[in-house]
Amino acid sequence: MARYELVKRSVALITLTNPPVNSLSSAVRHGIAKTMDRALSDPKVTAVVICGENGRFCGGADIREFAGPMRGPPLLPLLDSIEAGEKPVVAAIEGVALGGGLELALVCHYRIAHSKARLGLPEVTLGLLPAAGGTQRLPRLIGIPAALELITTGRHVSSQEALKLGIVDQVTEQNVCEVAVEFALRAVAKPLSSRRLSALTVPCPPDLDALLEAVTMQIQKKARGMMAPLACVQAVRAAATMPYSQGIKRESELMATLFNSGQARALQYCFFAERTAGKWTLPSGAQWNDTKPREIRSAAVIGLGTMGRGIAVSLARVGISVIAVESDKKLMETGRQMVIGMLERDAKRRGVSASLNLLKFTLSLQDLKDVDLVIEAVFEDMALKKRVFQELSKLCRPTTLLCSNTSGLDVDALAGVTDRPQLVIGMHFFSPAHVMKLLEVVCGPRSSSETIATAMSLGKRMEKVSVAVGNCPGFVGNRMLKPYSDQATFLLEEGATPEQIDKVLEDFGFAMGVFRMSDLAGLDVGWRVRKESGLTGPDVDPKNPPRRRQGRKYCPIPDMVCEQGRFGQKTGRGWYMYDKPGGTNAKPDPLIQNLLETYRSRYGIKPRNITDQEIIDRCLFALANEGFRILEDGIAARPEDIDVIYQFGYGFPRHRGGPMFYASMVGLERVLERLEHYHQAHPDVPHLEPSPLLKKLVACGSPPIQKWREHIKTMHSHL
Ligand SMILES: CC(C)(COP(=O)(O)OP(=O)(O)OC[C@H]1O[C@@H](n2cnc3c(N)ncnc32)[C@H](O)[C@@H]1OP(=O)(O)O)[C@@H](O)C(=O)NCCC(=O)NCCSC(=O)C[C@@H](O)CCCCCCCCCCCCC(=O)O
Repeated sequence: MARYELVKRSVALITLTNPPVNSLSSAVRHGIAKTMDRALSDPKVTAVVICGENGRFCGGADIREFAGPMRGPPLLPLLDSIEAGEKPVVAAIEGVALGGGLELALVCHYRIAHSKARLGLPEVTLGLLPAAGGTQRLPRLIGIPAALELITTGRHVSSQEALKLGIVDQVTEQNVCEVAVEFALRAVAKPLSSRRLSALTVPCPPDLDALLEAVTMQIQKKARGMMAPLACVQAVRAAATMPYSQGIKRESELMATLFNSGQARALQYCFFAERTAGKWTLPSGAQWNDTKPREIRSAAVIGLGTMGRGIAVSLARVGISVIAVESDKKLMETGRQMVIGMLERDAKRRGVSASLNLLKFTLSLQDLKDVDLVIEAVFEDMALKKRVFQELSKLCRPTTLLCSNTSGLDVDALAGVTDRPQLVIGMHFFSPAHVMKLLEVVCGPRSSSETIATAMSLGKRMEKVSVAVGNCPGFVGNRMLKPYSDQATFLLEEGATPEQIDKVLEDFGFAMGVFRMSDLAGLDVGWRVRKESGLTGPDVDPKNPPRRRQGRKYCPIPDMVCEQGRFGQKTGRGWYMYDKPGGTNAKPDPLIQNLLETYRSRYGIKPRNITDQEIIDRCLFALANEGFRILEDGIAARPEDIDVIYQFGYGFPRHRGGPMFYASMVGLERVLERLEHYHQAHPDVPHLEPSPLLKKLVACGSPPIQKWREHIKTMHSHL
């Protein structure tokens, strides 16, 4: 796990060999200890260079090891002993030096980085802190403010920035190992005392308390409820105020509080879930690693509304030429200006030039005949979408992939009107599409494996987290949203207010509560869907009992809000009031309070005091319950996929893992018991009836989330 070579007769070259990222597993730590001992005890060796195999220095501690008891040589004393050694050690950093990888580099006496390398201490993103001396050495090297920023955010820096900050001594475009060996030979005669970071004093700013206070406040705002960033601040405070020997103890104590926490477990689960989500398999056996995606050079986007504009930007900024189609000259001109503006702002932010030359705007579908792929983003209306797909089928060359950005309509019905159902797939972006990271790739029963591979790989190219899902109304994300938001509106009937429910959900960690999110998305969208499904509007049978539709409980409050022209932020009124149409500052509106009171008294509902716990349990367990049904139906391949969708598409707090992980942490027995309780109280709410899979898992002793798949016997897998 660590290879030893003698080069240039006197330099020991130690290469970490643990693909793919040379993480510091127990075997690697053992290898480092053994090879360092050999280098330090061999009189021929005058200097040491440490590098990593396959162009990657080191991705840090082996995160998988954190799930079990820690074995092998502990990292911290191993690193301390490298720094204390009497021969100069040079880190040759290629690819990445992250977490424990950077901590290893920090105990080396010199650091040489390749120009394309990235460095950072991302432990905070895993619910941890850099506990192999990182919180004590980095502040000594680059000062408190810069170290604090890097450690509390986990941000990676380029080697150029690392050079500016003083993290590395030299950046090279040449072979970094060769440069490091030459560097090491020159370092042989030089004293090492000033190169041992633990022995340095920390350059402490005079306003330390004010700085730490400001960072703490920033964290409380941005990373609400998260423990690790606050622990990082405390560790850096220790670096500033204590000698190394005490600071390092404080670092270990703080790590111990984080290491077994639910937040660390959730964040580490998220790390692996995100990587697993890209790995799809079809019932035919075709899968992500044996299906070659098509190369996409040109694409078309149909419809330049909010979604179409964001999709066009996402494509153009990764070098794909885009033809954007609108039906009306005025709409096309507005769309053109907005897309160009968005692309320019995006390019400025990234420090690159805007690829405006890749954009073409047209009113004619005829212009699309030669593109590799089309993404339809017209109004959410099945008849209209079918007309577009029929037309595309006639116009585009037979190999063109036809994709729909529908947020819930039947992708297979669209495939059915074309001459190439195997090349039809859903690509469900989230608004704003150039910002939101999630892409649901909706695989119809006839979508070919090559089509799926192409959509998934295009998503990756656009820097999206792509998840393959099956085809059913609402797919995964929006299908689950219904039971969740239904519970929120039922709670309004029973006595809660929008601001109370939102506060509870936001305190739980959601980026936005359900009502603020609906105001942002626009309340009219759901209203139109409900009218089309016969749930509200003139087509509703007057014989329907109030507050019941289609044999189940129905809450008409959202319809009543829309009937008043309150469509959310865009109209300046919705569940909240805003300063102006388009405003974002949500304030509770007495008119909504009034509406709720009138409604309750009309139906003889006596408002009751609703606890925060009831809000969390009803909203989140209804959400997870639908997730279990989705797993049973084979619409999502694994719970991890659902959790990734909820984190990246719906603002579910990452440090809670996602709805399915949250259910597993609460305990499936408790989730089942609560759902049974609430279903008994509301028998006309089918979403509260515990799903058969949940019952089965509880009956099997509530296995860990990674084992749930073994209990799902889906006869009709859609994936
Ligand atoms: C490195 C990357 C940037 C590469 O990205 P890329 O896109 O190229 O590739 P992938 O992300 O797809 O990764 C490929 C493959 O590799 C797996 N992987 C990546 N990194 C790791 C890793 N660090 N460990 C394990 N596996 C890893 C990845 O899962 C993929 O495999 P898969 O099968 O899933 O396809 C990118 O991968 C990346 O960003 N990696 C993570 C980098 C990171 O976060 N590093 C920090 C790790 S944490 C750390 O280093 C901690 C240190 O500070 C050491 C601390 C000392 C520990 C002491 C423990 C004390 C315990 C005290 C407890 C006391 C309490 C008690 O009493 O119980």
